[in-house]
Amino acid sequence: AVKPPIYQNLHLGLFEIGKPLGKGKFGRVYLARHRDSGYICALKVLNKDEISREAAETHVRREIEVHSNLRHPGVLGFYGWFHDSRRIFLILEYAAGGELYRVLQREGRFSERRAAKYVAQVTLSLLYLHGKNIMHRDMKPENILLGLHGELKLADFGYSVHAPSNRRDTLCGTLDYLPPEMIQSREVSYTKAVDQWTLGVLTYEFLTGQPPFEDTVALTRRRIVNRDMKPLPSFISSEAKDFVNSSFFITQLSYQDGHARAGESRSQVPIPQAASEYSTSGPDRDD
Ligand SMILES: Clc1ccc(CN2CCN(c3c(Br)cnc4[nH]c(-c5ccc(CN6CCOCC6)cc5)nc34)CC2)cc1
Repeated sequence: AVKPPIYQNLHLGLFEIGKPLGKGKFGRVYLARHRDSGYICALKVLNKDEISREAAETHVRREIEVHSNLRHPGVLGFYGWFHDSRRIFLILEYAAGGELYRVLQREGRFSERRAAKYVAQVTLSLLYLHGKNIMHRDMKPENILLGLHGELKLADFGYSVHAPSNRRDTLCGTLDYLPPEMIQSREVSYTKAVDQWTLGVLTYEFLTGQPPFEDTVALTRRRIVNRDMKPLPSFISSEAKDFVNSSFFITQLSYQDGHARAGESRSQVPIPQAASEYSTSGPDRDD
Protein backbone atom coordinates (compact mmCIF):
# COMPACT_ATOMS: atom_id res chain seq x y z
CA ALA A 1 0.00 0.00 0.00
CA VAL A 2 1.20 3.55 -0.68
CA LYS A 3 2.62 5.10 2.50
CA PRO A 4 0.66 8.12 3.72
CA PRO A 5 2.47 11.32 2.56
CA ILE A 6 3.76 12.07 6.06
CA TYR A 7 6.17 9.12 5.83
CA GLN A 8 7.57 10.05 2.45
CA ASN A 9 10.63 12.28 2.20
CA LEU A 10 9.55 15.35 4.14
CA HIS A 11 11.74 17.72 2.15
CA LEU A 12 10.87 16.24 -1.21
CA GLY A 13 7.20 16.75 -0.33
CA LEU A 14 7.96 20.50 -0.24
CA PHE A 15 8.57 20.49 -4.00
CA GLU A 16 6.41 19.94 -7.07
CA ILE A 17 8.55 18.07 -9.60
CA GLY A 18 8.30 19.25 -13.22
CA LYS A 19 9.85 18.19 -16.55
CA PRO A 20 13.21 16.43 -16.59
CA LEU A 21 15.95 18.85 -17.70
CA GLY A 22 18.57 16.23 -18.45
CA LYS A 23 20.26 12.98 -17.52
CA GLY A 24 23.75 12.66 -16.09
CA LYS A 25 26.12 10.01 -14.74
CA PHE A 26 24.56 9.56 -11.31
CA GLY A 27 21.05 10.84 -11.84
CA ARG A 28 18.76 13.40 -13.39
CA VAL A 29 17.90 17.09 -13.05
CA TYR A 30 14.25 18.15 -12.87
CA LEU A 31 12.51 21.49 -13.05
CA ALA A 32 10.89 21.95 -9.64
CA ARG A 33 8.80 24.43 -7.72
CA HIS A 34 8.96 24.99 -3.95
CA ARG A 35 5.29 24.66 -2.89
CA ASP A 36 5.15 27.35 -0.22
CA SER A 37 7.15 30.07 -1.97
CA GLY A 38 6.37 29.12 -5.58
CA TYR A 39 10.12 29.51 -6.21
CA ILE A 40 11.29 27.74 -9.37
CA CYS A 41 14.53 25.75 -9.07
CA ALA A 42 16.40 22.80 -10.56
CA LEU A 43 16.42 19.63 -8.46
CA LYS A 44 19.45 17.40 -9.11
CA VAL A 45 18.56 13.87 -7.97
CA LEU A 46 21.56 11.57 -7.49
CA ASN A 47 21.29 7.83 -6.94
CA LYS A 48 23.31 6.62 -3.93
CA ASP A 49 23.82 3.12 -5.34
CA GLU A 50 25.26 4.48 -8.59
CA ILE A 51 27.51 6.89 -6.65
CA SER A 52 28.86 4.03 -4.53
CA ARG A 53 29.25 1.79 -7.58
CA GLU A 54 31.50 4.45 -9.16
CA ALA A 55 33.23 5.19 -5.81
CA ALA A 56 32.25 8.81 -6.39
CA GLU A 57 31.36 9.67 -2.81
CA THR A 58 34.22 12.20 -2.54
CA HIS A 59 33.16 13.74 -5.88
CA VAL A 60 29.62 14.36 -4.57
CA ARG A 61 30.80 15.43 -1.12
CA ARG A 62 33.20 17.93 -2.73
CA GLU A 63 30.46 19.23 -5.06
CA ILE A 64 28.24 19.97 -2.04
CA GLU A 65 31.08 21.34 0.16
CA VAL A 66 32.44 23.70 -2.51
CA HIS A 67 29.22 24.72 -4.26
CA SER A 68 27.30 25.44 -1.03
CA ASN A 69 29.89 28.09 -0.11
CA LEU A 70 29.66 30.01 -3.39
CA ARG A 71 27.48 33.01 -4.11
CA HIS A 72 28.12 34.92 -7.35
CA PRO A 73 25.95 35.89 -10.37
CA GLY A 74 28.35 33.93 -12.62
CA VAL A 75 28.03 30.76 -10.52
CA LEU A 76 24.85 28.66 -10.55
CA GLY A 77 23.05 29.17 -7.23
CA PHE A 78 23.18 26.34 -4.66
CA TYR A 79 20.26 26.61 -2.19
CA GLY A 80 20.59 23.44 -0.15
CA TRP A 81 20.51 19.67 -0.19
CA PHE A 82 18.81 16.74 1.50
CA HIS A 83 18.78 12.97 1.11
CA ASP A 84 16.71 9.89 1.81
CA SER A 85 17.66 6.21 1.93
CA ARG A 86 18.25 5.98 -1.83
CA ARG A 87 18.87 9.46 -3.20
CA ILE A 88 20.73 12.75 -2.67
CA PHE A 89 18.89 15.92 -3.74
CA LEU A 90 20.66 19.19 -4.62
CA ILE A 91 18.45 22.28 -4.77
CA LEU A 92 20.01 24.42 -7.51
CA GLU A 93 19.22 27.63 -9.38
CA TYR A 94 17.18 27.04 -12.54
CA ALA A 95 19.07 28.48 -15.52
CA ALA A 96 16.33 29.40 -18.00
CA GLY A 97 18.68 29.58 -21.00
CA GLY A 98 19.80 25.96 -20.72
CA GLU A 99 23.23 24.50 -21.44
CA LEU A 100 25.77 26.57 -23.35
CA TYR A 101 27.06 23.63 -25.39
CA ARG A 102 23.60 23.12 -26.92
CA VAL A 103 23.57 26.78 -27.97
CA LEU A 104 27.08 26.39 -29.44
CA GLN A 105 26.03 23.17 -31.24
CA ARG A 106 22.95 24.94 -32.65
CA GLU A 107 24.80 28.07 -33.76
CA GLY A 108 28.03 26.32 -34.85
CA ARG A 109 30.25 29.08 -33.47
CA PHE A 110 29.89 32.49 -31.80
CA SER A 111 30.79 35.92 -33.21
CA GLU A 112 33.94 37.45 -31.73
CA ARG A 113 31.80 40.02 -29.90
CA ARG A 114 29.64 37.30 -28.30
CA ALA A 115 32.69 35.11 -27.56
CA ALA A 116 34.44 38.08 -25.93
CA LYS A 117 31.33 38.76 -23.76
CA TYR A 118 31.24 35.11 -22.63
CA VAL A 119 35.00 34.94 -21.99
CA ALA A 120 34.78 38.12 -19.90
CA GLN A 121 31.96 36.59 -17.81
CA VAL A 122 33.81 33.29 -17.31
CA THR A 123 36.88 35.32 -16.31
CA LEU A 124 34.89 37.18 -13.64
CA SER A 125 33.50 33.88 -12.31
CA LEU A 126 37.04 32.42 -12.22
CA LEU A 127 38.39 35.53 -10.44
CA TYR A 128 35.68 34.98 -7.82
CA LEU A 129 36.52 31.25 -7.42
CA HIS A 130 40.29 31.81 -7.40
CA GLY A 131 39.77 34.63 -4.87
CA LYS A 132 38.32 31.94 -2.60
CA ASN A 133 41.30 29.71 -3.48
CA ILE A 134 39.08 27.30 -5.42
CA MET A 135 39.92 25.85 -8.86
CA HIS A 136 36.98 24.59 -10.94
CA ARG A 137 39.16 22.12 -12.96
CA ASP A 138 36.27 20.87 -15.10
CA MET A 139 35.23 23.92 -17.09
CA LYS A 140 33.73 23.02 -20.45
CA PRO A 141 30.63 24.17 -22.37
CA GLU A 142 28.69 21.25 -20.84
CA ASN A 143 29.23 22.76 -17.38
CA ILE A 144 28.26 26.30 -18.31
CA LEU A 145 24.60 27.33 -18.20
CA LEU A 146 22.76 30.42 -19.46
CA GLY A 147 20.50 32.60 -17.32
CA LEU A 148 17.29 34.29 -18.45
CA HIS A 149 19.19 37.21 -19.99
CA GLY A 150 21.95 35.13 -21.58
CA GLU A 151 24.37 35.55 -18.67
CA LEU A 152 26.77 32.64 -18.08
CA LYS A 153 26.68 30.50 -14.92
CA LEU A 154 29.40 28.01 -13.99
CA ALA A 155 27.93 24.75 -12.69
CA ASP A 156 29.06 21.27 -11.57
CA PHE A 157 31.76 21.65 -8.90
CA GLY A 158 32.39 17.93 -8.56
CA TYR A 159 36.01 18.26 -9.72
CA SER A 160 36.71 21.56 -7.99
CA VAL A 161 39.36 21.63 -5.26
CA HIS A 162 41.18 24.13 -3.11
CA ALA A 163 44.38 25.34 -4.75
CA PRO A 164 47.07 24.13 -4.90
CA SER A 165 46.18 20.49 -4.97
CA ASN A 166 48.08 17.39 -5.87
CA ARG A 167 45.08 15.10 -5.82
CA ARG A 168 45.27 12.36 -8.38
CA ASP A 169 41.55 12.04 -9.03
CA THR A 170 40.66 9.65 -11.74
CA LEU A 171 40.16 11.81 -14.77
CA CYS A 172 37.34 10.58 -16.93
CA GLY A 173 35.55 12.15 -19.85
CA THR A 174 37.24 14.22 -22.51
CA LEU A 175 40.87 15.32 -22.32
CA ASP A 176 40.12 18.31 -24.57
CA TYR A 177 39.94 20.85 -21.76
CA LEU A 178 42.77 19.59 -19.57
CA PRO A 179 46.17 21.33 -19.50
CA PRO A 180 49.46 19.43 -19.92
CA GLU A 181 50.15 19.28 -16.18
CA MET A 182 46.89 17.40 -15.59
CA ILE A 183 47.44 14.76 -18.26
CA GLN A 184 51.15 14.08 -17.82
CA SER A 185 51.75 11.14 -15.56
CA ARG A 186 54.14 12.81 -13.07
CA GLU A 187 52.71 13.64 -9.64
CA VAL A 188 52.23 17.40 -9.95
CA SER A 189 50.43 19.94 -7.93
CA TYR A 190 47.74 21.74 -9.88
CA THR A 191 47.65 25.50 -9.61
CA LYS A 192 44.94 27.91 -10.71
CA ALA A 193 46.73 27.96 -14.07
CA VAL A 194 44.59 24.89 -14.81
CA ASP A 195 41.52 27.10 -15.18
CA GLN A 196 43.45 29.72 -17.17
CA TRP A 197 44.44 27.07 -19.71
CA THR A 198 40.83 25.91 -19.95
CA LEU A 199 39.71 29.50 -20.56
CA GLY A 200 41.96 29.46 -23.63
CA VAL A 201 40.37 26.20 -24.77
CA LEU A 202 36.89 27.64 -24.22
CA THR A 203 37.76 30.82 -26.18
CA TYR A 204 39.01 28.75 -29.12
CA GLU A 205 35.85 26.62 -29.03
CA PHE A 206 33.54 29.68 -28.82
CA LEU A 207 35.26 31.14 -31.90
CA THR A 208 35.47 27.97 -34.03
CA GLY A 209 32.93 25.48 -32.58
CA GLN A 210 35.67 22.88 -31.96
CA PRO A 211 38.18 22.50 -29.10
CA PRO A 212 41.78 23.33 -30.16
CA PHE A 213 43.40 19.92 -29.49
CA GLU A 214 40.53 17.65 -30.55
CA ASP A 215 41.86 14.51 -32.21
CA THR A 216 42.05 10.79 -31.40
CA VAL A 217 42.69 10.22 -27.66
CA ALA A 218 46.40 9.54 -28.15
CA LEU A 219 46.91 12.45 -30.55
CA THR A 220 44.91 14.86 -28.35
CA ARG A 221 47.25 14.02 -25.48
CA ARG A 222 50.31 14.65 -27.68
CA ARG A 223 48.81 17.87 -29.06
CA ILE A 224 48.11 19.19 -25.56
CA VAL A 225 51.56 18.35 -24.18
CA ASN A 226 53.19 19.88 -27.26
CA ARG A 227 50.75 22.79 -27.20
CA ASP A 228 50.15 21.84 -30.80
CA MET A 229 46.89 23.71 -31.29
CA LYS A 230 44.93 23.13 -34.48
CA PRO A 231 45.42 26.29 -36.59
CA LEU A 232 42.76 28.96 -36.13
CA PRO A 233 40.72 29.57 -39.30
CA SER A 234 41.55 32.66 -41.38
CA PHE A 235 38.27 34.40 -40.44
CA ILE A 236 39.54 34.83 -36.87
CA SER A 237 41.00 38.31 -36.19
CA SER A 238 44.68 38.60 -35.28
CA GLU A 239 43.70 40.05 -31.90
CA ALA A 240 41.58 36.96 -31.12
CA LYS A 241 44.42 34.69 -32.36
CA ASP A 242 46.85 36.49 -30.07
CA PHE A 243 44.51 36.19 -27.08
CA VAL A 244 44.06 32.42 -27.56
CA ASN A 245 47.77 31.81 -28.11
CA SER A 246 48.78 33.89 -25.10
CA SER A 247 46.45 31.99 -22.77
CA PHE A 248 48.32 28.78 -23.63
CA PHE A 249 51.83 30.24 -23.36
CA ILE A 250 51.29 32.54 -20.35
CA THR A 251 49.63 29.59 -18.57
CA GLN A 252 52.67 27.42 -19.28
CA LEU A 253 54.90 30.16 -17.88
CA SER A 254 52.83 30.79 -14.75
CA TYR A 255 52.60 27.04 -14.21
CA GLN A 256 56.40 26.66 -14.50
CA ASP A 257 57.12 29.57 -12.18
CA GLY A 258 54.33 28.57 -9.82
CA HIS A 259 53.02 32.12 -9.76
CA ALA A 260 50.99 34.21 -12.16
CA ARG A 261 52.99 36.56 -14.36
CA ALA A 262 49.86 38.20 -15.74
CA GLY A 263 50.14 41.39 -17.70
CA GLU A 264 53.44 40.45 -19.28
CA SER A 265 53.11 41.06 -23.03
CA ARG A 266 54.03 38.20 -25.32
CA SER A 267 57.12 40.01 -26.58
CA GLN A 268 58.72 39.67 -23.15
CA VAL A 269 57.48 36.13 -22.67
CA PRO A 270 60.04 33.62 -23.96
CA ILE A 271 58.04 31.62 -26.51
CA PRO A 272 58.93 27.92 -26.25
CA GLN A 273 61.18 26.65 -29.02
CA ALA A 274 60.21 23.58 -31.06
CA ALA A 275 57.46 21.34 -29.76
CA SER A 276 60.17 18.82 -28.96
CA GLU A 277 60.94 20.93 -25.90
CA TYR A 278 58.04 19.27 -24.12
CA SER A 279 58.68 15.76 -22.94
CA THR A 280 55.97 13.39 -23.98
CA SER A 281 57.78 10.64 -22.12
CA GLY A 282 56.35 8.91 -19.07
CA PRO A 283 53.74 6.19 -19.01
CA ASP A 284 50.48 7.34 -20.45
CA ARG A 285 47.74 7.42 -17.86
CA ASP A 286 44.43 6.18 -19.20
CA ASP A 287 42.36 6.22 -16.03
CL1 LIG B 1 23.31 14.18 -12.37
C1 LIG B 1 23.22 15.21 -13.77
C2 LIG B 1 22.05 15.20 -14.54
C3 LIG B 1 21.99 15.99 -15.68
C4 LIG B 1 23.08 16.79 -16.03
C5 LIG B 1 23.03 17.64 -17.28
N1 LIG B 1 22.36 18.97 -17.08
C6 LIG B 1 23.01 19.78 -16.06
C7 LIG B 1 22.36 21.16 -16.02
N2 LIG B 1 20.93 21.05 -15.75
C8 LIG B 1 20.32 22.29 -15.38
C9 LIG B 1 20.60 22.87 -14.16
BR1 LIG B 1 21.70 21.97 -12.91
C10 LIG B 1 20.05 24.09 -13.81
N3 LIG B 1 19.27 24.78 -14.65
C11 LIG B 1 18.99 24.24 -15.86
N4 LIG B 1 18.24 24.71 -16.85
C12 LIG B 1 18.24 23.80 -17.84
C13 LIG B 1 17.51 23.93 -19.07
C14 LIG B 1 16.71 25.05 -19.27
C15 LIG B 1 15.95 25.17 -20.45
C16 LIG B 1 16.03 24.18 -21.44
C17 LIG B 1 15.19 24.28 -22.68
N5 LIG B 1 15.94 24.91 -23.79
C18 LIG B 1 16.52 26.19 -23.40
C19 LIG B 1 17.15 26.88 -24.60
O1 LIG B 1 16.20 26.99 -25.68
C20 LIG B 1 15.71 25.72 -26.09
C21 LIG B 1 15.01 25.03 -24.92
C22 LIG B 1 16.87 23.08 -21.26
C23 LIG B 1 17.62 22.95 -20.06
N6 LIG B 1 19.02 22.74 -17.51
C24 LIG B 1 19.49 23.01 -16.26
C25 LIG B 1 20.24 20.20 -16.71
C26 LIG B 1 20.94 18.82 -16.79
C27 LIG B 1 24.23 16.83 -15.25
C28 LIG B 1 24.30 16.02 -14.11
